[in-house]
Amino acid sequence: MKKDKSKTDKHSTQASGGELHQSAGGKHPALTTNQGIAVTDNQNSLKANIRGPTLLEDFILREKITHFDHERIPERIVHARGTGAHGHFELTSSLEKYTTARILTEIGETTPVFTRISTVAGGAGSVDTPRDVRGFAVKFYTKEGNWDLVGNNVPVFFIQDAIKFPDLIHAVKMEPDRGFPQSATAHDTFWDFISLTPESMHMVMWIMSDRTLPRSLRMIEGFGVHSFRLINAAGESTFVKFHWRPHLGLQSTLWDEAVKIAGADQDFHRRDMFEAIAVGQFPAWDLAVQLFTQEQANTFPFDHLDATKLIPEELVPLQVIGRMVLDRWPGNFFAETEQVAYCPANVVPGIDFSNDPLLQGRLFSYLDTQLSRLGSANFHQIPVNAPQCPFANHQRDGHMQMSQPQGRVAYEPNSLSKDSPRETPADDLHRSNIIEIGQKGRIRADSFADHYSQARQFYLSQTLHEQAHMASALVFELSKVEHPHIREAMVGHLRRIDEDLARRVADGLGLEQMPEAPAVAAPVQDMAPSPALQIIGKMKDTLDGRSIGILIADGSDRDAIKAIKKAATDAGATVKIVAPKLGGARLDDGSMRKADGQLAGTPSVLFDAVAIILSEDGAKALSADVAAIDFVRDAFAHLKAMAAGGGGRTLLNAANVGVDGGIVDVGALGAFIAAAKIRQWDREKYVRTLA
Ligand code: HEM
Repeated sequence: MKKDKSKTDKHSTQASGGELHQSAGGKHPALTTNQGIAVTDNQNSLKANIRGPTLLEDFILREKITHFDHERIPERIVHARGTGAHGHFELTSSLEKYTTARILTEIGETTPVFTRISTVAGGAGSVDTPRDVRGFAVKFYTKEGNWDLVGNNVPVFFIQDAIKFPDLIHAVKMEPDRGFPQSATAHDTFWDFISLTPESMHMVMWIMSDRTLPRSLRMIEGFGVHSFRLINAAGESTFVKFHWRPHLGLQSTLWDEAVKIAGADQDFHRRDMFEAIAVGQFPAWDLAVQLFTQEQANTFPFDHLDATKLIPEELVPLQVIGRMVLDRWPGNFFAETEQVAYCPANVVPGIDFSNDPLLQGRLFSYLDTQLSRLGSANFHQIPVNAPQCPFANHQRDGHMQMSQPQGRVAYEPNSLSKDSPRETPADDLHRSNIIEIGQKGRIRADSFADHYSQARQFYLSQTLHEQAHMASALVFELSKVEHPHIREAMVGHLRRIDEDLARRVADGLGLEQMPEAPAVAAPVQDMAPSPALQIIGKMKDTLDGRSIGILIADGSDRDAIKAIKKAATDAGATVKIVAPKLGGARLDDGSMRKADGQLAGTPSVLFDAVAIILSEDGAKALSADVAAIDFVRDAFAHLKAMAAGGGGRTLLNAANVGVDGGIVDVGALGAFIAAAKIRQWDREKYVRTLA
């Protein structure tokens, strides 16, 4: 072997076969097998001769390949693609009157958490930005054991009974004969199932809304969905719904923007979370509760045990009781984000279940699936899953057993051990003591029969822009459905929700006549609109967590770049410089300005607002570059604020981009920052034909 002259690493050598060998030394420890045997050559397998066959006795090769073969575990059957982070929860308001759970009563105590936010339909390697519900799962490592709040970013669900879950998921996932589409609802089997399942109509309104196109995982709400029970020291029970409210407010993308983001950055959401945590902009949410009694529930015009219904905030207001901050990215993605195992059945004393039949089925499903997903009944010993309080029992052995319990006794009761774990009967008081009577059967309550009233309420509560997006989303989705009878059945359902919506969708699909509305099992009620259900109304007037792109080229004005960058960062935004070459551009004063992104690979869909700072020559050169034309055209079409002056305006003209109040001069810093904080909704009617 000879020294590799081209490498500065003094431990590197190049062998006669041309391959690089890096030897241990300095801070580099010896590479070993999993048995601790030193590996002398990690580039070549053991061969019978210089060009001969590889020998079976090469245990180093076999161990390495065997481990590699098993690197992928089966991915989650749903929610396979997820992003997770560590953090903590701090209680700010005690629920002592309602519960004994210490995590909800000890003000100021911080509890470690691990939170995983996921898409539902796509595989682990799918893109971050399909139209899909986002899972919102939080594991609280409390002093009394793990509490998992396994929710979504939508407060209702498709089905009322867990027995329908496999059907729902088989319908939404890729079609089994053809293997597509991945992570999309726009196909026949999904809409076939939905059109035959009227209980899903409320959830359908949510997934057709911009809620399923989040701008960032830091800008979504989370919901525990089901009613749970809180149990106090006297054994009294109060119903509770859990809500997460993002500190950065709610924000979504537009559909055509999300489609382009999927191409520009498949990991858009994961990268955003990673980068935010890396620079100390920790994602944070308030935890809020809706508390209500059985007597109050009896007066609701819906059944709160039906997971297709929400409790409007106007009916039962939210109380903020604490906050969660995510401040640490996992040290290893697989060990934590992939192996974390949430289960709605993991509750601590003082929190109990309701009879919601969807929740009841979930209580079984998660542990069962995790046994095969994680390969062993001992998956609770994986650090991310292990409680951070003492735990002990008589369960033993099994695949991948990591603990070594001592002594003779692995049963209870026993008389042979002085320190074996025993029951704590007092904790039983922290569970609800409900008496259940009635006739057993495969039955569903009449109170679950109203499938349209809340769907209608949701639609009518939206702003006109959001309603238009929903109508367009339905047209898009149903236009991908091959079978006309499915499209017609769906429009029939929409007539029960809102006649105008149905007409818009029928028109968008080109239906010649309106299909009949289906018979209803319960009359559709007119419920008061709930503005809390909008997104636009919940956007925050802030640049915190938002990102601004500045497009420059040779000859750009250095002072203008500096001024915009300062104004944007002072306002809380992250700023990135985009230029035709990654090496940067030579500015008007002769200095070089490096770029953070190369123009063709850093389109404006990655930003919330853009500034175009170009010389006339620079603009002329870029006017012939489709990436630059798309940069400004997309920013305009996606209702983003733009700062442009001189050459910037020349590029806008070349791109045929109009002029409106959202396009300001580069010098008008205050106006640009104000415009950048919002979407230019007034522009929408000029740039998009909505259904
Ligand atoms: C309100 C309704 C539901 C919500 C909010 C919900 C939420 C979630 C979330 C957030 C995850 C991902 C957990 C993670 O990040 O690891 C998940 C996974 C899963 N859910 Fe649900 N889900 C619901 C309904 C159901 C139902 C009805 C079933 C079955 C009866 C079910 C079965 C599963 C399974 C099997 C997994 C994969 C778990 C794993 O492999 O770790 N879910 N769910």
